[in-house]
Amino acid sequence: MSPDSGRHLRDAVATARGLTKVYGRGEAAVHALAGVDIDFARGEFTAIMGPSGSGKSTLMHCMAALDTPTSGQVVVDGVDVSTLGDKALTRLRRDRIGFVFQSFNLVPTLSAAENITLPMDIAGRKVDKDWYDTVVGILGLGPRLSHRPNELSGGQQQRVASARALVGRPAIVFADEPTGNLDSRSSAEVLGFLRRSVDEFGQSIVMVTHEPSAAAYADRVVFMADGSFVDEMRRPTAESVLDRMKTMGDL
Ligand SMILES: Nc1ncnc2c1ncn2[C@@H]1O[C@H](COP(=O)(O)OP(=O)(O)OP(=O)(O)O)[C@@H](O)[C@H]1O
Repeated sequence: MSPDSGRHLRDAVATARGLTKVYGRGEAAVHALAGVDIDFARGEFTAIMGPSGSGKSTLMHCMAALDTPTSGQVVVDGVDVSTLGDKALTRLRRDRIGFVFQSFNLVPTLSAAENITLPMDIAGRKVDKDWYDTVVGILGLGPRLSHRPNELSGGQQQRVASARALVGRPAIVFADEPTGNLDSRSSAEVLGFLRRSVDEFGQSIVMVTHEPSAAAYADRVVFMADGSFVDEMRRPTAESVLDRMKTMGDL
């Protein structure tokens, strides 16, 4: 546990306790998560880093209720995820969690505007027009709203995906390598937006990344190795993260 986990515990937006995930059985069993205890603070931007296969995506998918842990507890926005049935899980994912994926995951037949409001439209929730305009404005998507994804650059598509994640005002946004397919300029735009959403609107964000320059946008970087949470760093810089990764044998 981290020294300041007491503070996190009080205002944590998501927590894991004793989280394990085992794939396969017997000799072929892979312990992707080997008992993780972690808190993600509300209103904070956290990056998850670690060597390939260390369990980053598995942790995020279990916390985001996209995957079921083998054992342990996940609480998101005060809700114990393991107690929920399928319908309640769908509602939790839809209403309280925003997602940004490496591959954008936009619906190709819908315009940018329709993609942004799709989760809320499906949920029958009213879109807050002022907030929608704010998000679209910050992301510079105004002139592109009628375009389909194949008429947009990768960076623009990821900005649409970011707007979709934020427009429903979720309790937490989980981003899985959101800049993995982007050039450095588009990466900076998307990461700058995520940062701004934390600073100006109190959004909570957890992002898996391999890139020290991306992790440097976060308030806190947590490091995983072999399915466990092994270290953390506050106020990271690209250099300090790179130095830490070198000691983990990631390069
Ligand atoms: N569906 C699955 N079936 C079997 N093993 C899996 C499955 N998904 C993940 N694993 C294994 O679990 C471990 C953790 O995988 P995970 O994808 O969480 O790591 P990661 O840190 O996100 O890796 P990367 O940085 O390469 O994306 C790895 O050993 C992986 O091979």
